[in-house]
Amino acid sequence: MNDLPPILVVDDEPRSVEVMARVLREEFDVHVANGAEAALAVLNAHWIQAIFCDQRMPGMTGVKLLADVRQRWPDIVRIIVTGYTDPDDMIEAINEAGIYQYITKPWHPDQLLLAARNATQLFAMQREHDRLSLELRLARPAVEKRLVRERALVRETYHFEALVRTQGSPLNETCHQAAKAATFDIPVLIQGETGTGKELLARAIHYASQRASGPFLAVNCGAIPDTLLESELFGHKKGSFTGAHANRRGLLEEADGGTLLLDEIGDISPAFQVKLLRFLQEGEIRAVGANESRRADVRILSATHRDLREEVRAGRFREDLYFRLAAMALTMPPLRKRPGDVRVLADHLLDTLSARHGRRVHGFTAEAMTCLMDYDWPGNVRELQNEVLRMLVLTEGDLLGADLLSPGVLHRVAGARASGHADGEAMESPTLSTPESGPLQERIERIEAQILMETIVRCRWNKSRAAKELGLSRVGLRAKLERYGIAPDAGRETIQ
Ligand SMILES: Nc1ncnc2c1ncn2[C@@H]1O[C@H](COP(=O)(O)OP(=O)(O)OP(=O)(O)O)[C@@H](O)[C@H]1O
Repeated sequence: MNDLPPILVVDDEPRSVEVMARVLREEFDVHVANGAEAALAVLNAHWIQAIFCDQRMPGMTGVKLLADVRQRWPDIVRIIVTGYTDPDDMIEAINEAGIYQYITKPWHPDQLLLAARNATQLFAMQREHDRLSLELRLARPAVEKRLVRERALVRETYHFEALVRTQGSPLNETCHQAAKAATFDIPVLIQGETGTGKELLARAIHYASQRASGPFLAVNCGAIPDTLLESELFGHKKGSFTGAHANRRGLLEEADGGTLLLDEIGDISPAFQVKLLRFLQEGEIRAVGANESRRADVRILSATHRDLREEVRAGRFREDLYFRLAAMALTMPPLRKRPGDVRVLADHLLDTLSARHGRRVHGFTAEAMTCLMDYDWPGNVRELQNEVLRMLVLTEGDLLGADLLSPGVLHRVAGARASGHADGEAMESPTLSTPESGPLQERIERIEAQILMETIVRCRWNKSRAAKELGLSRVGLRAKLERYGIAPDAGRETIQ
């Protein structure tokens, strides 16, 4: 028993067998047999990878033997060794016995060794292939189960409750209307500033609709020039323009049976508005360069940061297209119009981001939360998400403090507080917001922290003035500031 690949050499001439075996023994575990019967006995007793067989043997010929081997041990690689090179014999051998190679006598030792190496490699590759196929077959139910789980997770992720908000949030009304629209197969237009969650709402509509098991696709119409947008939506034929190397299906066809979100619809050119209108009227898609049209069953949702009615009034957007897209129009309120949502959103985003990045962080200091709530969030939830991520990246402790906020946020908060919100446009949110949930003591403490923060910033970190205003001693004020983690001196440096 050795580790060399086992092969069998068969010939009715003992001397031929011995000469071949001598050459091959250096690299292979060589078994020998004089004649077909002896060969079958070896094959029954040993695990063999390749067989070298003389063609002309008394009794059973080499081809007959190899045809039998093919039936009983199909993975053994079969090679014929012969002194005759009749093409008909060769063809018969290949057809009948599935011969891998034909070696003619007199052979060269290198030729024999090379054939044996190739044959045993082929055997190993076949084995590996069989093993992988089996693994795949066994794994398929698990893969299918995982797909079902993932699909369920997607549905769980994109539902209306995934839009985090408080009970009194104006976003509730939008979600309420969207949930109603979801069950009607109608086009819905979602308007709102950037980062307010328009795409999240569109996904929630799709997964709450009868099309939930179909695809949800989205395209940003604002980012693509007309010609590319046409090919992206409608597809193209090979050669219809430079770079069209192959036929390509458009998103409208890919989304068949599902939903397509046309994001930034307010940015499409007048020429493209006409093309889109034609599709919405006729439900037919014609790929760029194609002669024939196809039908696609797609629900169209669209979104824009513009006021599309205003665009219609200004003559920049076709009114007929507007009505095709907006069977129902929804508006996402900006974050500054729902300051009560900032706390729950910040906590939610921190939970999600810290889990995703494997960081254990307990929350925000009162001072940091007050700043987050006092900022006006022109980039809405996306900006808040980025800010929380930044704080998470920078922190070394398990509480996120105000010192981790980006200078832009701190500057605007401090500026607005110092000017008593003179620039009302920038800071519409009230300075104080009532915590919506939690035990009474905790809520009182959060309000106390907000009052302290608001006063100390307005007094430009002058503790005597702030203490006087709040009816506290300087020592009492300092104790409270320390308790809530409000560090006026550190904050002052950052803020100014
Ligand atoms: N209410 C919310 N609750 C939780 N996450 C939200 C909420 N609103 C928005 N987000 C998150 O904020 C990010 C921006 O949301 P989304 O892309 O849906 O905004 P958008 O209005 O479509 O932005 P844009 O106009 O720039 O395309 C996403 O990561 C989204 O998951």
